[in-house]
Amino acid sequence: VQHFEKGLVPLDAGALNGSGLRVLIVHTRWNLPIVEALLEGARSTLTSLNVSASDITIKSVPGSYELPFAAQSLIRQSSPKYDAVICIGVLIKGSTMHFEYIADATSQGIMRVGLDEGVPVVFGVLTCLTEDQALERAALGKGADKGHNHGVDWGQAAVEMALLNKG
Ligand SMILES: O=Nc1c(NC[C@H](O)[C@H](O)[C@H](O)CO)[nH]c(=O)[nH]c1=O
Repeated sequence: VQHFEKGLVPLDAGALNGSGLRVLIVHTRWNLPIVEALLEGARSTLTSLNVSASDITIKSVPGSYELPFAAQSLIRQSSPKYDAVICIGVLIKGSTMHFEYIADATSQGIMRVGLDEGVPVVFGVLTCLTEDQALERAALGKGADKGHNHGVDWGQAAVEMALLNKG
């Protein structure tokens, strides 16, 4: 029995004015249809928060394990620095321990890049035990309830943290 509203409680959109912010989105090419839905959720949310399309840079990498390095490398190449980075990937548990090792390394790596580079890096990696779990978190669910596109939450988080970091 659920006693409270789960999930993110967003700030009201008026509080998040992303005008002038420069945002990088790095996404993987594993489980691409799901990644592309998450990417579109994040991108359209940034736009709805007044981040201009020309200030959104989108790059791809092979898989989730590459996200931390790509985020760090692209932050260091950017001038002026990106105001926020969103890393998007989809890990789906297979029959080995590979999933656990990548998920742990990727989450630790993404956190470290943000802290080391002083740029908010949003953790947009789904770590799912089944394909259906991933589909539902990209609003591609097969049931009547398609689910919720977490890319939207990540776009909001990127703007909120970029503004926090600007002071
Ligand atoms: O194994 N499954 C997955 C995966 N493996 C590849 C890994 O991220 C990396 O690209 C290679 O190990 C090369 O470094 N990457 C994902 O994004 N999702 C998966 O579900």
